[in-house]
Amino acid sequence: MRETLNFGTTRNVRGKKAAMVDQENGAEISIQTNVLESHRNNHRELLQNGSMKYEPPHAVTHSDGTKIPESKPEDMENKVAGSISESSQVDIASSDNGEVKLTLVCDSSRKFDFRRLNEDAVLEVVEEKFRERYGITNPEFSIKNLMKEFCQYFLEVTRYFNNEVILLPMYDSLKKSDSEVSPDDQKHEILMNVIKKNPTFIEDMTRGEERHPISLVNEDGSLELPKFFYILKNTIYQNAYVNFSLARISDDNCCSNCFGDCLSEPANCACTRETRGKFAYTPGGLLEEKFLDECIAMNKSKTKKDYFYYCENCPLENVVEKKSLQKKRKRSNKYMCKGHLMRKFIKECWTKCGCDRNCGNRVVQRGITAKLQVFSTSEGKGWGVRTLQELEKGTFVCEYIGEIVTNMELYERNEERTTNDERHTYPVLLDADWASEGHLKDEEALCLDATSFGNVARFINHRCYDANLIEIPVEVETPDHHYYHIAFFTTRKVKANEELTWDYGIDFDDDTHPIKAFECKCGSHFCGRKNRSYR
Ligand SMILES: C[S@@+](CC[C@H](N)C(=O)[O-])C[C@H]1O[C@@H](n2cnc3c(N)ncnc32)[C@H](O)[C@@H]1O
Repeated sequence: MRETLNFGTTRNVRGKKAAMVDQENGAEISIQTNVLESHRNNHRELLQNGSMKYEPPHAVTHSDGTKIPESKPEDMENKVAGSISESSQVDIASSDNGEVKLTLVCDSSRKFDFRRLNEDAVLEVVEEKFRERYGITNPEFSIKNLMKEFCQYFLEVTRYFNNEVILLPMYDSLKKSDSEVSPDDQKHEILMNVIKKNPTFIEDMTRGEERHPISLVNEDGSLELPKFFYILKNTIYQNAYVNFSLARISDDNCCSNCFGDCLSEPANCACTRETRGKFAYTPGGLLEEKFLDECIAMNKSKTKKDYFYYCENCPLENVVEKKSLQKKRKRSNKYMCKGHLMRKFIKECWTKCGCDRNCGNRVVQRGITAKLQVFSTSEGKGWGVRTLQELEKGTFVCEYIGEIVTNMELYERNEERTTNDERHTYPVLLDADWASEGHLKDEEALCLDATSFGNVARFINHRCYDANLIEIPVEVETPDHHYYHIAFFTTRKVKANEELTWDYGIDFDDDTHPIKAFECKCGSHFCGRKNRSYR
């Protein structure tokens, strides 16, 4: 006979497969409390949720007439804990919708004739035994609390190991003196030690945001887990001016007369105006080779400055000057524009266009399709990104996603970060067209900062000159070039398991640039490391 009492907790945990122990002659006490809902509602929720890996349990009718769900062994997932003795066993299982279930299977080889007792009465008896045996005097002690805490600790640990990127102020806690350490800090410290000893594998560090999971592996266990929120779309922080209004998209800026797939239309549509009447994409969804090669050539000629433009009123220099004036320093030639790389834009079809969602001129907006993985690099670059599949030359890999900040906001954030001595930095400038309007207001000189909010692209490392990715500005929702998307495409065929890299285009000797230089470990033959001074 099986007796089932359920205790547990519900939060977002997904993970490995598990099974309840099948005890032919056993009495199963499955204890589950549900923090958010009653267990019955919860099981109903499991039924409704198509993505669930385990089915709703059978109902067991007890002597008092109530129906209590009984877990089916084959339905359960995430068997984690081992046995506590040869004949009794503790199992923890979690489901795809975040239910955690703690089950204690007791030996019943003596074939007791179990009778249904009042749950509270059983718990009271056990609590009394515990108090006596272990000298527990705290009146708050209860088996239910113990079980709940057990499940909550399970959640904490599986969140590290299975699927979530957690944002915890754990590292600061380690620096505190013993007298200051709170129970929460201690908990984090224990977890950090567990993580350091074990290679971490997170099945989907995007927490289900991306259509395809992106795993994270910490192979030598040496890196701290990244602390950031995974987002799919660029998001305005505060002062940035980005106008997505449909009214701004004129007939010249969309192809309302097109139908189906623009790439198969006989006449090129209005959306090819950026690319001189030709689509940037092939019908197979790759970048047109000629277009790509021109972009690569422009990027590589950076050192010769062939493709640089110089702003009359450079937002980067203006902000440095403004801050210096506040500090009562004089203006000097130091504040002349140091140059920005010219870029070729792609314009994709969008909402006001007549074509459909599968139109071949909509690649970046459809998101990531390549199988990617975040991993700990062995050269000391921190985390990096690799592809788990071979990628053809010209394949769209991902977009650089972050908070949209103004140049001034980024400057202020950077000042704070310098004070905090942060190792890695994650900004990019949307500076492809800063010179076109003479004087840009601060809210129009935009940057992306992926430090706290970003996507997988924030992990892509720099490689001097021969990187296998190139960043290309893509216009989707806005007809101007103040705001645009930064899309990464492969510059050549990339083998499965190769690290993905892009050339950050940093001037390693410019200490005022918002993208801070670092000691480059890219390993490229063309790496300018030897000739650089570092800060
Ligand atoms: C956009 S992040 C890339 C992800 C980063 N490696 C991480 O662990 O989060 C940029 C930072 O990564 C590091 N980095 C990127 N490329 C590097 C390289 N070639 N050599 C050394 N460090 C690099 C630098 O600290 C840089 O500030």
